[in-house]
Amino acid sequence: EFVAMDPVKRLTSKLVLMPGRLLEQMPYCEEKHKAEKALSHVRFKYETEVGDLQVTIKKLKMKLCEELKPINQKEDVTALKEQIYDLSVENQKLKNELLEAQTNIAFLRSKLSALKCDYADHSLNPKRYETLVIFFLPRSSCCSYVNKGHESLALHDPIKRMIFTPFDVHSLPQSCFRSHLYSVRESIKYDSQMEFKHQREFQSSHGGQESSGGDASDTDVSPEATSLRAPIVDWQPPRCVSGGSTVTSSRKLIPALSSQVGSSGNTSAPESQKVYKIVLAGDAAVGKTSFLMRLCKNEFRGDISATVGVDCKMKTLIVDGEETVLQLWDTAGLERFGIISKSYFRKASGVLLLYDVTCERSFLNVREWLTMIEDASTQVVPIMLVGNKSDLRATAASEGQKCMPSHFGENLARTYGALFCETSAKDGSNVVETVLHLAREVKKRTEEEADSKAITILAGISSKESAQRKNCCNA
Ligand SMILES: Nc1nc2c(ncn2[C@@H]2O[C@H](COP(=O)(O)OP(=O)(O)OP(=O)(O)O)[C@@H](O)[C@H]2O)c(=O)[nH]1
Repeated sequence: EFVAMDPVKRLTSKLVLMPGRLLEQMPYCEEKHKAEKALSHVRFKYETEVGDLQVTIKKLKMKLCEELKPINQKEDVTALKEQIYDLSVENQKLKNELLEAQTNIAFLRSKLSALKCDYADHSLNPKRYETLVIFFLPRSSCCSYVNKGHESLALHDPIKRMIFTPFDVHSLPQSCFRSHLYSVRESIKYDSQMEFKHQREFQSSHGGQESSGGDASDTDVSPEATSLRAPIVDWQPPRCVSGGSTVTSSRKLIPALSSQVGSSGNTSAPESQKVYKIVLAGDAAVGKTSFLMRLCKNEFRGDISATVGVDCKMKTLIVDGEETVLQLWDTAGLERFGIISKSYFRKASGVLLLYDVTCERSFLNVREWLTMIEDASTQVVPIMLVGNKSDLRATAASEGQKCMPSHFGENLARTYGALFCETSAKDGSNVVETVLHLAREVKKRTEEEADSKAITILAGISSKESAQRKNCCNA
């Protein structure tokens, strides 16, 4: 019925019914309102409390974090310590490995330089030998090398021949020895004691005499007893070598030498003649080899190559009227402070320590060389500090290059109690004088040492004798 009514009627009837309904619903609404109020109050309270709790939780979290921090740090520190320990162990291990590798490298290097030296000897000596054989062929018809059908052996591999048949050398004619063919053989094994002994035996069997009247250039590698082969220079008053000659490849004698070489007719010297070992030291390219070449061959070459290993030459000089045999060892500057260089200072009678006056570095390194020589040698060794390449100073200075003035060298030498001299291997100035000065000092030192030893021995004997006499008296 209600549905069938038209909408206007329906609305009116609704409106008529409304107040009654409202009146019925009044208490319910109030209660609801109250409940809603209470609910919202509770909700507000709850929300506030939740908010407070959240703040407290946050605060607590922060506190916790702060308290946990040191614990974490401690853990970190221990972890880091462990890591550091592990790393240091590894580091030590690597260091040991590196040291081992470095030792191996040093060992291999020394082996390599020895091999290089051997190779250089082998490649040089056949040529030298061939020249010598050719030189002797027409002269000596009795040359056993040729006559015994060894031509091919002697010419193709003389070194091998000499090594494998060491006693064949006795069959060589005297002229060969006089002319230093013997020195080729010696140069192969000049370090060997046996070789030296054998050579001494040979010398004594040949009357202990050799002629040194030959060319000044024949002073190559040879052991101590070959002293007589070297040209002799007499040096009474010190004379200056004129700087006349420049680059020269021909064998020309310095005036100071030429007059004396002739006097080397007096070649007989007692077999027991002392040989003084002089070592040339200094940085690479300061002119050690050139110095030696000027001294022994009176030559200067501009295209000289770096020394490999070590080279040795003999030189006989007359110092204060006495024949003095010098064995001059040329070390490789590149091998600075290497094992090989050091070993040569061990039994040196004197040292020629060279630097280049036009190279500051070589001068600055002199101190290190001096320390090394001091460490390596068993006794106090006379040292001659040599400022070489003095001929270049003026040119180098004009080009703005820093050169070492003479007084620098003088002062340094004075500080270390060494002798000092400036030389030029190129023009030959002071080369002979320098060596003679050192030879003089070396001789003086050796004689003093021998005297002091003799005094000690005598003192020992006399004290023994007096003790014996005392015992005798007591008895
Ligand atoms: N102008 C001039 N040049 C020199 C002199 N001495 C050496 N030289 C040159 O310097 C260079 C090096 O000379 P070396 O004799 O090989 O030097 P070193 O000290 O033996 O060298 P290492 O064998 O490497 O130790 C060469 O080119 C020589 O020609 C000198 O007195 N004057």
